[in-house]
Amino acid sequence: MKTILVIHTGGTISMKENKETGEVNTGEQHPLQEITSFLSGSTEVEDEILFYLPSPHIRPDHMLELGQFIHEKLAVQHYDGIVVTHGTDTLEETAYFLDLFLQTRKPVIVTGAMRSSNEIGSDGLYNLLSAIKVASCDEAQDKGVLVVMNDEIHTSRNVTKTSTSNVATFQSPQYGPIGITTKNDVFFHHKSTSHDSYPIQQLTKKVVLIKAYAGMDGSIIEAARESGANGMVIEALGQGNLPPETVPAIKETIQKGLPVVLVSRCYQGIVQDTYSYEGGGRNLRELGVIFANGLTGPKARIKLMVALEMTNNPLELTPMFGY
Ligand SMILES: NC(=O)C[C@H](N)C(=O)O
Repeated sequence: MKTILVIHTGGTISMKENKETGEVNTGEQHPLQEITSFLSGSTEVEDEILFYLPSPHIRPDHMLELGQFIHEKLAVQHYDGIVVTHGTDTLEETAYFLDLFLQTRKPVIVTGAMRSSNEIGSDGLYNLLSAIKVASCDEAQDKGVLVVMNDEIHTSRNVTKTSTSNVATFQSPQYGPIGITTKNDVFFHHKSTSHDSYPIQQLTKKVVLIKAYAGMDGSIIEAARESGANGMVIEALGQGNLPPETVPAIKETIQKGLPVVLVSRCYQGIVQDTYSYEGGGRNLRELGVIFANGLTGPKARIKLMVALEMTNNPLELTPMFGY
């Protein structure tokens, strides 16, 4: 018998559509708490409602509270796996934070829904049952935190929400899913590679995320620095290049001790120190910008928030991001 703990945090999976007004919002109780009739005899499910929040309302302190809750539950009671139901808008950030924070080898699976529980074609119950199936699967151990949606299994590091409304929204543009679920089975076709985790006690650092655009100057970087940020992530152009007008602000930010982490706004590939023109990747690297290997902007921001709880020394931060 496998025992799975389901922890609800809110999101569309826990919402209902008001058939008169068409609006969707959280209700008095979670619509998917009674699912035992859908489970196989070899699985037992316990569930707890930790939050009842639309995920745009989820903050880093909620992510830390969820991580600590999972850690404590696993420490005091035997569970074969954990499932977290979550809104999809910030699901990828919470899943990646849990991946960085938790030390467990047990499966931790995050899932959600694109349609509320009483809408035609609702995907919530199906995704929840798939997530429970993966959490009960021995092969899901030692793979870090996974996201299960729409019959696909993704790593929390690579998955991102790609569509505002399609049930196939969660994709891993860099490397694809690492497995699939079917009506009765779970298949992993890839193995996870490296996995680093940081057992932090608090999550207090302010890290801003800036997306670069043609003609960008340094003003937004200066404003972010003066806003009291402890670090900055920039989604750069192409292979990791920025308009030259941003370079003085980046140089001053680094000189003032704020780490600047660079990712690309492209969906695939990694940032590289190829171009030596002003604002090119090589120029930025020489200024002390930290290159993040393959993370999206939101993921690099979560990682820098976690890393800054342990150090703000660029020499220690750089290897945490790949190179
Ligand atoms: N599908 C969803 O869950 C979207 C919703 N706005 C949320 O993130 O809470």
